[in-house]
Amino acid sequence: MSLRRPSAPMAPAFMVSAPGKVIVFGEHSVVYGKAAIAAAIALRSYLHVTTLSKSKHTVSLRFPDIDLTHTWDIDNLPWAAFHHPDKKKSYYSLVTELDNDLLAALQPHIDEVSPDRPEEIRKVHRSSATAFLYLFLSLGSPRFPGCLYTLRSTIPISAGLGSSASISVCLAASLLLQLRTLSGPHPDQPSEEARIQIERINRWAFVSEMCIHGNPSGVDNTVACQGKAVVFQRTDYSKPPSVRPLWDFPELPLLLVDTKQAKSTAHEVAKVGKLNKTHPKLVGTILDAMHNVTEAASELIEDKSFDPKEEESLRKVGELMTINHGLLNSLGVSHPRLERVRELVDHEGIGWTKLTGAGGGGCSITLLKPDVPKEKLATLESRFEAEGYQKFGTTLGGDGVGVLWPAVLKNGLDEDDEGGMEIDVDLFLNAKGTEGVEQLVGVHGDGGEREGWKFWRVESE
Ligand SMILES: Nc1ncnc2c1ncn2[C@@H]1O[C@H](COP(=O)(O)OP(=O)(O)O)[C@@H](O)[C@H]1O
Ligand SMILES: C[C@@](O)(CCOP(=O)(O)O)CC(=O)O
Repeated sequence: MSLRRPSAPMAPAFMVSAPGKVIVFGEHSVVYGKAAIAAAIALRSYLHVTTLSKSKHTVSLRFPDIDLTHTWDIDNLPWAAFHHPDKKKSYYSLVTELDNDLLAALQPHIDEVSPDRPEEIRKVHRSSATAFLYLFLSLGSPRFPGCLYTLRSTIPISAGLGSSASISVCLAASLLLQLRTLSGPHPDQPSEEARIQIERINRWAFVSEMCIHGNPSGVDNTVACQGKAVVFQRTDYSKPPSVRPLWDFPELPLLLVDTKQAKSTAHEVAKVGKLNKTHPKLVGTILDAMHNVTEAASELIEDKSFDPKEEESLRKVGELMTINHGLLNSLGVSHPRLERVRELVDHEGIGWTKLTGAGGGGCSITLLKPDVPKEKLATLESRFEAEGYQKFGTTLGGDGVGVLWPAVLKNGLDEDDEGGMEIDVDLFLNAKGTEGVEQLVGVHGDGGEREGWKFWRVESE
């Protein structure tokens, strides 16, 4: 048994944050060991952690985005099952499958969550609660201090932008920080040491992803952890994936459109799984073709002659996006609302569109041609609005997991003279909408990075 003592009672409140992502090439095929290219986006989740006084030995979740509030008594949780010598994991373990006995031990504690809510809401609550408890019991101990975990995200949920991976990274990072198993982040940290910390968080974020959607490839949590853009491939699930950062990922002119048609990643992934079982040869060929598309795209993007401002360069990448979308459509994961986006963009002739993420609804990305006439873009945008789509402006390739320890920020207010503004739970909960969250605690202030937030940086070659 570890002699490590849990953090002192009343340790300061702190925050962690992780980005969402877009998959530019290779969703679904990545689940079958093929390569994918994904990039972090500026939309992020923020988790605030408060340690309670010694007298309160409870752990509470407050996840207002999904309207979930729940408290468990730490002493009543199934520690014996998770700490059985055959089951006990360490903070650096590589867990690639969920344990059915442990899931069964959790079940009564999951069943007590939101008993009076409709089934579709309970399903969402159960996923998030299972992810949290599985990590809490795997990593923690009955001596863990009472805590309150408050989470808010600016990423639309179930829209294909990796909301689940982003919250998974926040949960894993916060627990590992509380256990003092991570060093840094600090500005002078050697790149290799930073990489180890990120890898540690990523392993447990993957476990949380398994709780939320069953059979994840790990690409979403990897990008949410390390940020920037990567070529990701996992050929052997018992080993860590191969992750190649794309340091010079170009500033592609992308239009991100949310169909507002919610989907379930678990459902779409299972649908492809079923098709693959029924038509293994055909689906195998499609998955191989998707791999070739990703490879061709990474070669193009990494080529020295690639210029994101030049039509010829963009056209080649755009054509690959069109092919990738066609292949995804043939697997049955598009949706009429996604096809409508394509129709509208193609009608104006201003770019190349594909679905991003699991499909079945969710978001699409359009690579815009250079010098698109303003009027054409305006016509398109008003059509989107009229038909209930939401357009996002976002930048690709931002920072990965970040830490604000303690939860104090300089906000250009009087408090800055006394060291900054303390972010307490009420302040965080009362921030208005996603803009309010960004204004209050966002990792980016008006211009660039905000003082206080720190990141593990695995810098360029
Ligand atoms: N802000 C949030 N608060 C609580 N749980 C969340 C939040 N965002 C995502 N989740 C969890 O992740 C699930 C969505 O995951 P998924 O279907 O993979 O969609 P996405 O494409 O957005 O990752 C939700 O059902 C919920 O369990
Ligand atoms: C379909 C898939 O490739 C991406 C899913 O992304 P999202 O959950 O829709 O953001 C699944 C996975 O990689 O785990």
